[in-house]
Amino acid sequence: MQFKSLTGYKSLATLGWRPFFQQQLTLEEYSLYFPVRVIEQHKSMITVASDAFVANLDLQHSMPEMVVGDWLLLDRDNHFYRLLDRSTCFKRKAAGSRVDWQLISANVDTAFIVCSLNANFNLNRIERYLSLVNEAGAQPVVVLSKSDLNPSAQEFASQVRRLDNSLCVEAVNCLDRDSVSKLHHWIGEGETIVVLGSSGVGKSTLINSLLGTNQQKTNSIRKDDEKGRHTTTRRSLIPIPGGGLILDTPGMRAIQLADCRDGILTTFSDIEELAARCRYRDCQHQSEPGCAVQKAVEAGEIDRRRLENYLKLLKEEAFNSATLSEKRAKDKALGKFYKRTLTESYKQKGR
Ligand SMILES: Nc1nc2c(ncn2[C@@H]2O[C@H](COP(=O)(O)OP(=O)(O)OP(=O)(O)O)[C@@H](O)[C@H]2O)c(=O)[nH]1
Ligand SMILES: [Zn+2]
Repeated sequence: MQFKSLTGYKSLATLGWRPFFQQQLTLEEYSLYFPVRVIEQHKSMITVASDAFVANLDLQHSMPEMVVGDWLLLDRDNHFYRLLDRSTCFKRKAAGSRVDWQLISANVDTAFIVCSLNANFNLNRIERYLSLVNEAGAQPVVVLSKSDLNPSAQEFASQVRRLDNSLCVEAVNCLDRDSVSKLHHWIGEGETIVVLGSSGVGKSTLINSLLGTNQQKTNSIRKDDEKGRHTTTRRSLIPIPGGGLILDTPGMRAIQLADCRDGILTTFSDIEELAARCRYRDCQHQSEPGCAVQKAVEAGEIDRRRLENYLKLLKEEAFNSATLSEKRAKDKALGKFYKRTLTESYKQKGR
């Protein structure tokens, strides 16, 4: 382990430590080990922070998979002891890899779903992001950006609120720090937030406004101790002045829908409740007799657009997940094949 510097975190609480994690420690662990949080991730090491130091920890095969945002325990010699359970977890389908799932981040409290108030405003896309955030278990807040460019910003905000009465929605001008300050309501001390949304909606601009003048840039420049050269990697867990932390990794920006069924069902709980009243248990809510969902659409209680998006997201999710299970089955079969070939070749060699 290499120590890098003292941290700017005043206490573990400012780094996101809370009862959920504390409760996982036995009395013995409490006295013998101390918690650190993963703030950066590299190929063969992670950077961890406590209230007293920031350090690099080399990854070993014996360690579980860890990701930015994770909490783990170290012993007095700064050796890895164990990973703590996650309160929330974002993951994605790994492209072209043997491993199906890639963890993207852990222990995120709130996700700002950014959608711009221009021609790109799209309720379907908001529902898609809501499904991802609900699946991860984080609290969603819809941030409608570029409010300065749209005189009907509040009207659009109302449209989003109609998706779900309990949804938090704010219209902001990401370029204006005063406007962005209304989001501080969701960024209390130690709260970990992520910023999601399509390209160009204003995520970087929003992050910079939350952090103050180009703080992100300043933070990103650090010395690579190991190789003795300077690199400019973006820090993944960045403290926000006034409290809270932004978790920003490239992976968060390319997140897609797979194995997300529960998240979709939570996002569309209104449709789910109605579906329980359909005549047929396997009702597809198309043109079946006695469909309570179609009835609600005809009565104007549910938007047809919303129903169609719900069905589309479920279909897409089922397709992605099926591909995953097929891949898993194939991997298993391939493993068996290798084993059999190996056994046969041993036999032939007379071993
Ligand atoms: N007028 C106005 N312009 C904005 C606002 N937010 C972002 N912009 C502008 O929109 C453009 C894109 O903003 P970015 O912050 O780079 O968008 P992004 O979501 O980070 O984009 P990617 O990095 O591609 O994912 C920039 O030119 C910003 O200055 C806003 O609230 N109002
Ligand atoms: Zn139905």
